[in-house]
Amino acid sequence: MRTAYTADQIRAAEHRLMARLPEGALMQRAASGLAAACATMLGKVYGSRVTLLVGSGDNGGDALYAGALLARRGARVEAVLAGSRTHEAGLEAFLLAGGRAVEAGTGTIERADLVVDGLVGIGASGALREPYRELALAADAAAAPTVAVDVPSGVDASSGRVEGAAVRAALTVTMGARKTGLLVDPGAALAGEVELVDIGLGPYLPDPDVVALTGADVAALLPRPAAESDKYRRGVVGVVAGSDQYTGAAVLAVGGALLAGAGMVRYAGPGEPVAQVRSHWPEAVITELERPSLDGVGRVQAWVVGPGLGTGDWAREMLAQVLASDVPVLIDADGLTLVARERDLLGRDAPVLVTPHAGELSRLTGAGRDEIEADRLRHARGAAADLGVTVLLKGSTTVVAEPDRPVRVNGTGTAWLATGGTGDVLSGVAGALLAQGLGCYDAGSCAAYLHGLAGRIASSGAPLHAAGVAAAVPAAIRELTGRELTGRPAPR
Ligand SMILES: NC(=O)C1=CN([C@@H]2O[C@H](COP(=O)(O)OP(=O)(O)OC[C@H]3O[C@@H](n4cnc5c(N)ncnc54)[C@H](O)[C@@H]3O)[C@@H](O)[C@H]2O)[C@@H](O)CC1
Ligand SMILES: [K+]
Repeated sequence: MRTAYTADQIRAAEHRLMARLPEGALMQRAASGLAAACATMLGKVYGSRVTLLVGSGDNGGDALYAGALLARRGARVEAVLAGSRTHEAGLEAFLLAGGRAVEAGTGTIERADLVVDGLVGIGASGALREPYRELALAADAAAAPTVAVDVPSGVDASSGRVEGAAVRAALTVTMGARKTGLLVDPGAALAGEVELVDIGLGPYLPDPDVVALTGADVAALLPRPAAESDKYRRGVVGVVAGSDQYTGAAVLAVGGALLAGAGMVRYAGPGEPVAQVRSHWPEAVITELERPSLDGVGRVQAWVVGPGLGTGDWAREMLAQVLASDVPVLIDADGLTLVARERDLLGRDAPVLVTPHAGELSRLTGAGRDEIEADRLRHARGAAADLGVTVLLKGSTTVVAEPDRPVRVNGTGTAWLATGGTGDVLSGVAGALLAQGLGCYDAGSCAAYLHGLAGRIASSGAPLHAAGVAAAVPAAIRELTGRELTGRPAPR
C-alpha cells in the first residue's frame, strides 16, 4: 500500500522528529537523497550542467545542499535565487562547493542538462507568484528534464490542485513521505516518477490521508475460487442496464461482470438489449421483462443498475426495486441521474457504491463540474459523507471515498480509457467483486485498479474500445496473481 499525507500532517511529524535530532540533520538527509536521484538521472555527473531554481524557503535549501553535493562531484551547478531571501546555510555550502549564483535571463535554464525545482514545497500557498511563475514556465520550455524537490512547484501538496502555472517534472524526489498531491490529478500528472527519500519520518506519521493500492494489495484482496466453489457460491451479479435505445451498455456491463469472475450473471431488461446480451453472452441468465419488475428474476448477491437504463418511469421503477433489495447495489450513469432527482431512493440499510464521473457527481451534489475536476478528493469525500454511500469518482485518477476511511486513489488507467462504454465495463467489474463478497470500498478500489490495468493491456499505447477492455480483464487478473487462478500454487 502506498500512503500519502497532507502538508499539515507532514509538518507535525517533522516537528516531532526534528526535536530529537541536531539542527539541519533532516535537510542533510533530504539533500543527499535528492543529489543521488539527480546523479542517477544525469548518468555522468562530472562536467554536466545543473541549474537550480531556488525559492526563499527550505525547499530551496534542499536544492542548494544537493547542488553543493553535485558540484563536489564535478558538475557545473548554477543557482537562480528567485526569492526575496535565500536559505543562508544552504547558499554558503553551495558557494563553498563551487556552485555559482546567476540571473534568470542568462540562458542557464536553456543550457542545463538537468533543472532542479526548489522553488516551493509544502510551504506554498496559492498560485505561483512572479518570478517563480516565469521560472516554472521556462523550465517547462527547456529541453532538459526537471527534478522537483518534494512536490512540483505550483502543485498543492495536500490536494493535487493546480492554480495557474506549475512545474512539470520528470521525477519528483519527495522527502519523508509521499504528499497527497503527488497521487491525485492534476498534480499527479505533473509529478512524473515519484521517488521517496527516507528521512526517518515513519514512526511519527499519523494515519494516511490517502492510499494507493499496489498490484500485490489487489492480488491479496481478489476473491479466488476454491476447490469446493460452485457458481452460486462464487457470486451472482444482477445487471439492470440498457434500454431499447441503448443496448450496448447492457452488453458491456454484463461482459465486465462475467470476465471479472462472477459465478453467474443474471440480466433483466426489455426486448432489444435482451437480444443483444443473449447474442454476446450466452453464459448470462436472462429474463426478458414485459413490465418493470424484478419478480421472477432470481436471487443475486449484488446488483449493478443504471448504465444505458434511461431516466423515464420504467427506469425509475427498476431502480427503486433494485434498491429495495437487501444486497449491495452499484449505481452508475442513468441510475445516478435518477438518484440526483430523488435522493430518498438512497435510504436503505444495505451498502451502496456510486460510480459517477465528474459530470454525474455534479448532478448529484450541485457542485460545478470544473470545480470537481480541480479538487477531486474534496468533492468525492464530501459526497460520500453527504449521501452516506461509497463514492468512486471516475477520471484520470479514480478516487474511492467512504466516510471515515482514507481515500483510495488509483492511477493505473490510461488516457485512452476516456472513450464511450468503458464506464459500463467498470460497473460490471465492480459488481462482480461486490457479488463475490468484497465491501464497496475494496470492490470499488480493486475494480478501478483492474479496469485501469485492463485498459493498458487493451491499449498498448494505441486507441482501445470498451469491449476490448472487458476482454482484457482476465489478463489483468492474471498479471496480478501470476497463474495461480485456482487457489492452488502456480505450476512450475
Ligand atoms: N522541515 C524540515 O525539517 C524539512 C523540510 N524540508 C523541505 O522544506 C520544505 C518546506 O519548507 P518551507 O516550510 O520553508 O516552505 P517552502 O520552501 O515550501 O516555501 C515557503 C516559501 O515560499 C514562499 N511562497 C509560498 N507560496 C508561494 C507562492 N505561491 N509563490 C511564491 N512564493 C511562495 C513563502 O513566502 C516562503 O518564503 C519541504 O517542502 C521540503 O522540501 C526537507 O528538507 C525535509 C526536512
Ligand atoms: K518544488
